[in-house]
Amino acid sequence: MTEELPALPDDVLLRVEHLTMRFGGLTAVNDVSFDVRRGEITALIGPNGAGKTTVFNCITGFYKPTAGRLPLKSHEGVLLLERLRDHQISRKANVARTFQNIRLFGGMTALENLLVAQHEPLMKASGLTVLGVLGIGGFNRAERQAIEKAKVWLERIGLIDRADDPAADLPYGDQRRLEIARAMCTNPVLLCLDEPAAGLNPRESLELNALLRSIRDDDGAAVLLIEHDMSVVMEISDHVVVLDYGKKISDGSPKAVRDDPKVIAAYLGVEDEEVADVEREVEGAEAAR
Ligand SMILES: Nc1ncnc2c1ncn2[C@@H]1O[C@H](COP(=O)(O)OP(=O)(O)OP(=O)(O)O)[C@@H](O)[C@H]1O
Repeated sequence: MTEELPALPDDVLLRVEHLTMRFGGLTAVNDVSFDVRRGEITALIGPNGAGKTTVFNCITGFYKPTAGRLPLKSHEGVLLLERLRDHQISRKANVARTFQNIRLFGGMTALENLLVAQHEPLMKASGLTVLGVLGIGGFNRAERQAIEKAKVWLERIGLIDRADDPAADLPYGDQRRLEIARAMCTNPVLLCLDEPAAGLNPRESLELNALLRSIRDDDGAAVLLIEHDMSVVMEISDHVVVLDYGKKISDGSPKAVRDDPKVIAAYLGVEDEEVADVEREVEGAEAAR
């Protein structure tokens, strides 16, 4: 029996529906629901251990959720991510991700890193190597297109002059942007970034913000990011989801979330029963403004 796939509103790309993930007796994510919309940057924030990475790992197929559904509109139509194996999540569902630590191929050039990301269409065009070796079929054209696309991305991230340098020789901020460009070379509908601003200096942070905005505005991909740097979150997010102890405690615009007493209490490490006190303090401070 085939289950009917959920109809998602036009602007919703991914719906996280009642997501729960347990590790033995520990509930790392507890009945969390939120939407990731097209044309938006959604930030997932929360104190250490709140469950952010676990949500990411469920969306990107590293974990099978204990419960919940993850319908996503891929290039092929709506798919349930929790039903896919991790490699299908990038290929079929068109979800790309980066990690907290940079995972470029350090010995390969910047250009080669962007070509590796296009391995799949190149392999198809090669007729699984034989025709490719002979230069028959669409392989040469596909290869030219792949190089062209890689160059467009190197221009966009300001690294065209360093196309032939090994990725490991690039400054840290450039490596971060190259990693994002590599993810974008797979034509994702959803780009998931785990702490993209970690370790960046202020100039690199501005370059990252500009890149993420251009991905949102020019490529039509939705961006979902985990970020600890609140200045980045407030600056570039359209939508913020806050987790604390595995539960969603707030969901809205950056301003609404920043002023939410539950969020302030979570970051201050205040117990649940003290939230009302924080609420009164926030209201008092707002009235005094
Ligand atoms: N594979 C695992 N096995 C057991 N427990 C896990 C596993 N992964 C995460 N956890 C636990 O789940 C909880 C949530 O962890 P998670 O890494 O998702 O939080 P986080 O919000 O990403 O934290 P941080 O900001 O510190 O990265 C933590 O208590 C963590 O110890």
